[in-house]
Amino acid sequence: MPDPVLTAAGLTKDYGSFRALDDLNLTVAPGEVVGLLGPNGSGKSTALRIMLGFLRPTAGRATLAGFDCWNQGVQARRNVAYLPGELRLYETMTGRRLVRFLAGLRGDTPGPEVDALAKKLDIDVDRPLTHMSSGMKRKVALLTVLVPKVPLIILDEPTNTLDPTMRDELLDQLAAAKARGQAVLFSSHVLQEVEAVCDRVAVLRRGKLVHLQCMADLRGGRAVSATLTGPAPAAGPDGAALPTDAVADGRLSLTYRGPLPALLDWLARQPLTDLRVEPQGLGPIYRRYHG
Ligand SMILES: Nc1ncnc2c1ncn2[C@@H]1O[C@H](COP(=O)(O)OP(=O)(O)OP(=O)(O)O)[C@@H](O)[C@H]1O
Repeated sequence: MPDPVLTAAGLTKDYGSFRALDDLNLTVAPGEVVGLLGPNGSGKSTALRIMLGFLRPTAGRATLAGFDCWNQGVQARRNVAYLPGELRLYETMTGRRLVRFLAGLRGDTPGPEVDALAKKLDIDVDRPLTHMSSGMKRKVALLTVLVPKVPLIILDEPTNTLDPTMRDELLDQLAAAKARGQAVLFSSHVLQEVEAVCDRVAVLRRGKLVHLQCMADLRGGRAVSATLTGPAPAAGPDGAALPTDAVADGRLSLTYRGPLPALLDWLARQPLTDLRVEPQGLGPIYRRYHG
């Protein structure tokens, strides 16, 4: 296993007497995409801002590429590109100048990938930012984090204000970053986008990490839900006894991980009036903590 790009160990942040982040332990490996999920106020931005060295943790430590995010903030930040939740851009610049300016701070000169990426994101990088809509500015900001080939990309709610086409394009770009070996950590409220690109998902609740889900463990599973007109058999599609909570009020709900023909064969023998079979997603897990 390669060393993690990012490590959070016992990360805790108090604002006065309020604990916004409570003992967060998390690593992100090179080439790994990790999602931070949680409702408003659950501590996602606080965690990301500590990892960027913008906030000092009350306790614990975050390291980025081996550098302490607070005590060695300058060295740590050389290894990360960051999209904040709330943008503050140099409005008088054009998109192209902004990308060049930010790359220059790292000692980089961006090449033709700026135009290639701008085309994919459908933005005119030669317009001043003041003339752009908020969605366009967001896309320019995305460009500034997707151009540098840094070890880690951190994005705070990156699909906010993007239209569905651009949301898909961004998810493709994050997958491309992963394929290049870059690590990605992003916060989101949208389960489907997290499911689509993440290798692991951390669920936060009131500042605490309450669940860490490896998405590969979910991907083989199917969520089955159906309405029954009679009793379901005691045994499920795999021959094992049905869990006691699989049938309630005439509704059948179960998760199945076996071969599809066995499931279809079993369902064909049940007294069904309707049926849904879909990939097992994060929904039930998320609702367990934030129902
Ligand atoms: N500077 C601050 N002073 C006091 N409390 C703060 C401060 N910043 C954040 N908080 C509080 O800390 C908690 C976590 O906030 P944070 O912004 O990390 O949540 P979040 O999960 O990113 O929320 P959202 O999804 O709304 O962006 C919230 O209760 C918030 O009110």
